[in-house]
Amino acid sequence: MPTALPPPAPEVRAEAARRLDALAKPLGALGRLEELAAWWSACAGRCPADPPAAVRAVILAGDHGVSSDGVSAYPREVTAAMVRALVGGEAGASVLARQHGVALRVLDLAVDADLSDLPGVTDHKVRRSSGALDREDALTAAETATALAVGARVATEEIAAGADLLVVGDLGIGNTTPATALVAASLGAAAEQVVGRGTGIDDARLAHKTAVVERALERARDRVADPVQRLAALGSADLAAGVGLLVAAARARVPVLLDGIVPVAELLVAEDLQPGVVAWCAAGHRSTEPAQRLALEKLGLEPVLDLGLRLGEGTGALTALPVLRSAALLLRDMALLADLAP
Ligand SMILES: Cc1cc2ncn([C@H]3O[C@H](COP(=O)(O)O)[C@@H](O)[C@H]3O)c2cc1C
Ligand SMILES: O=C(O)c1cccnc1
Repeated sequence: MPTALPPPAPEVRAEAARRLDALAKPLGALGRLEELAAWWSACAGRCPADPPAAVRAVILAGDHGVSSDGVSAYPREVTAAMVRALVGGEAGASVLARQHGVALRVLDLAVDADLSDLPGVTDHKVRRSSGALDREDALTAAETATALAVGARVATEEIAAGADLLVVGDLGIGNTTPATALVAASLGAAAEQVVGRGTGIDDARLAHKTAVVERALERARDRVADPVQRLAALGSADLAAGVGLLVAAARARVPVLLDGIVPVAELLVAEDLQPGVVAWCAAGHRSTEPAQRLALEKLGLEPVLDLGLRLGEGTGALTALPVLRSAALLLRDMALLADLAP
């Protein structure tokens, strides 16, 4: 087990807590904004810190073998169509990224279509569609290593481009199945405790999806203790890239605002691979997926928003971004109570 990463500057966090107590307001009156402001300040290493300005979102796209098997309410072809919508500025995440001045980058890790000519998509295809995890491993060991390395490289590139905060989002029909399997394997939970309705499946599909996750967990049972083998058996190229991205961001001391079930599943694996990553992450929102709720609880993360979102693409994180910016601004710009004119 590698040694844990250093957390965001504890002395800055303590200074932020003291400043928050001294602001022109009753003690604790900014509620959760106070914790967020202190976290952001500690990550930035300064108190007070400027709010996140150079925010960059990376959407990891891929198809999944399980999507031909009735685990989603939508067909596999939607993935490629949504990649086009994302880079065309018309997807949910594109609208929010534009609203909040966030640079959006779409990466093709395993989409089952040729997108190499599509402007705005970075082609890092590891394979066309990851394996159907109830019958076969999602990835070979070599593919897992490649996807992890792609994620790490992309984090490094985004940080070199000036990112002071990263958002990681997901796109790929069927991706809540591997994400849920990873959460179950990481937490030792049963499939029926964690499987959710994803894009909105009915009861019959929910029972089928639960059976798929059960079979996958059974098939991989002897290998899931190791986080890399867990990813190979139960994950996907896009999920493995997300894990690599989260570890690299935390190692570079750049914080990440998390989204729904997919990035939170990635964080569970990332934390097993490199303890201490979680301290560099904030949870943007609580999704309706039971696996995401359970994972956030286990990770000790309290989400900023709880709006019943279940879209992915980074939309929950992007919706939470203005709240984080407000928290940082309040810490920086409010008067101190002691300085007010009597
Ligand atoms: C039009 C559309 C846009 C989306 N954007 C994100 N997702 C999200 O839903 C899918 C995962 O849910 P499941 O596992 O149930 O398939 C992924 O594509 C995810 O990114 C979308 C899904 C659809 C249909
Ligand atoms: O909760 C999520 O993050 C989610 C739910 C459905 C589809 N995609 C993502």
